[in-house]
Amino acid sequence: MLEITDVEAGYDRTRVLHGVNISASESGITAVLGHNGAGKTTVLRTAIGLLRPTSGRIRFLGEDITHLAPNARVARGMAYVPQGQQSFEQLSTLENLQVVADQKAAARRRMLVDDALGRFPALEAVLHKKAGLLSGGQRQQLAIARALITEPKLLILDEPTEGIQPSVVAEIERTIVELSRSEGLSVLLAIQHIGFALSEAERYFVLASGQITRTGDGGASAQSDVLEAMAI
Ligand SMILES: Nc1ncnc2c1ncn2[C@@H]1O[C@H](COP(=O)(O)OP(=O)(O)OP(=O)(O)O)[C@@H](O)[C@H]1O
Repeated sequence: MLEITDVEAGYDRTRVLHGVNISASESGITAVLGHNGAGKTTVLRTAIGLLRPTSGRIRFLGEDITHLAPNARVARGMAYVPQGQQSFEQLSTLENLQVVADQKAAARRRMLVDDALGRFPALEAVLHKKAGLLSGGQRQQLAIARALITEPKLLILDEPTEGIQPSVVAEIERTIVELSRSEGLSVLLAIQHIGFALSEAERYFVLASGQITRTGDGGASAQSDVLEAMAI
């Protein structure tokens, strides 16, 4: 579904990614693992088009999207939830969802908002609260719910459980697994929590200093390889 091939990318004169190859299939979870500063966010920003690679190719559903703007990638079925639980802080939870739904046909807006809320029942209790007043976990759930309203085929999540209290982490992880298993959504996930990544991901890629140093199928047996690659 997504193929990142020989990508070099960075910021100004600093090259961060060095010949990165990552692919995500049509469903299931693909995990991008690595320590702080390894380049995980840079990979995801390049995938959604917020950063342009200086060389290499990105294909989505067979189409070369290397030079497409982020909004054109979203229109083709990619959604990106950046690190940090961002939303419109002055708008309520419901308004945050409606703003995204307003981009869709009027007849479908209500259904899309209801479906997204159905994924995160905890948001029902804070529907009319300003997003800026929500907890970190609620804001993260809202950010993912907003992305779902765009009806993505590929959901790109950057550290969705970082800094969030453990009980909510479990809820978010459960929803990510459900989306990938029962809804057939492909999820590209940058994450430091390798336990979840390896138990649920179909495939993993370890990044270190902007290079893929290990890749393989997920599952408990991958753990020692990943730990070695990450030198933990
Ligand atoms: N806007 C920027 N301008 C310049 N350098 C940046 C910028 N953002 C990231 N970098 C650098 O790029 C490298 C990779 O950062 P990146 O955020 O992609 O890593 P990461 O694996 O996502 O780390 P973390 O887990 O801490 O989010 C780091 O050396 C970082 O300092």
